Amino acid sequence: MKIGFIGCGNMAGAMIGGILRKKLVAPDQIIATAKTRNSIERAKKEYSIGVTPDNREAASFADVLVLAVKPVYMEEVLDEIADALKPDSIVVSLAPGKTLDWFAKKLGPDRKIVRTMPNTPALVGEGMTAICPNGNLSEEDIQLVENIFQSFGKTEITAESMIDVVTGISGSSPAYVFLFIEAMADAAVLKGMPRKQAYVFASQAVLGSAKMVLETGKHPGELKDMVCSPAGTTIEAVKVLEEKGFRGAVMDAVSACVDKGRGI
Ligand SMILES: NC(=O)C1=CN([C@@H]2O[C@H](COP(=O)(O)OP(=O)(O)OC[C@H]3O[C@@H](n4cnc5c(N)ncnc54)[C@H](O)[C@@H]3O)[C@@H](O)[C@H]2O)C=CC1
Ligand SMILES: O=C(O)[C@@H]1CCC=N1
Repeated sequence: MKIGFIGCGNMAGAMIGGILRKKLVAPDQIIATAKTRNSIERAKKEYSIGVTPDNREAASFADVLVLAVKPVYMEEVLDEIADALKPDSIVVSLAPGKTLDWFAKKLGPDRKIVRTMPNTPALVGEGMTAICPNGNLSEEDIQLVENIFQSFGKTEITAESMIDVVTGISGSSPAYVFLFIEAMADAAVLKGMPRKQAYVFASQAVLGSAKMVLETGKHPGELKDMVCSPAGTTIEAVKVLEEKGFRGAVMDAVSACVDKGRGI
């Protein structure tokens, strides 16, 4: 299987790193396109994959072609590559806002198209991806796409109507979590802890808490209650977070993200 990436930025880089880490395919089975001489050299050096400035070359190489450019560039990319695609290849989009119908109009009604919403933890094998195939993919095609995304994390097949919600809680949420980790570490630094150590404590606590939700199957509220001793330290912090509208702020933030995705 040959995998192509149009664009080799943050998300493609995380996916390529994850695929190679898992050895799903050899580096020479992957090609990515980059615009500038610097980014071409950087991608070659970092991943030892094929890198070219020519999007049509990647399109004619790939059995699965991942469109890893921002939505605003999608139309010009499709205009450029449409007649260079392999006849039976699968086109995978990472872009919010661009619907399966929109792609079918650009690439024809028979093209195999998959909308996805991955996230950057793919880089460390802990990605989460929503996969939304159109009706032209066989079960085997869908399995192939799942295999790619499962090489660097978990996947869920979702309805297209849910994909913007996935962006809100998964595609974009690593940014909110990094903000949370940074803020906790800032507080620890304020209280005298060296910054490097503060990142270890804050990040490991987030990692472990997420694992508890996934592995125990317990309600997050129950897990929170297990940490809050009566008249203890934790409930003091929880009270401050509630007073400052932490949950409402998170809900508003996720909603704003979903709405933005729907409006692109
Ligand atoms: N960064 C993230 O956490 C996530 C990003 N996405 C989606 O993935 C897509 C890519 O996002 P990022 O990697 O973050 O963006 P990015 O800006 O880091 O990378 C995009 C790359 O595409 C290149 N590019 C632009 N026009 C091009 C063209 N015509 N031909 C070839 N290359 C071109 C740019 O030079 C850049 O290197 C977007 O649609 C984004 O919404 C989805 C989930 C998570
Ligand atoms: O910010 C963005 O538009 C992309 C989509 C999901 C994460 N990053």
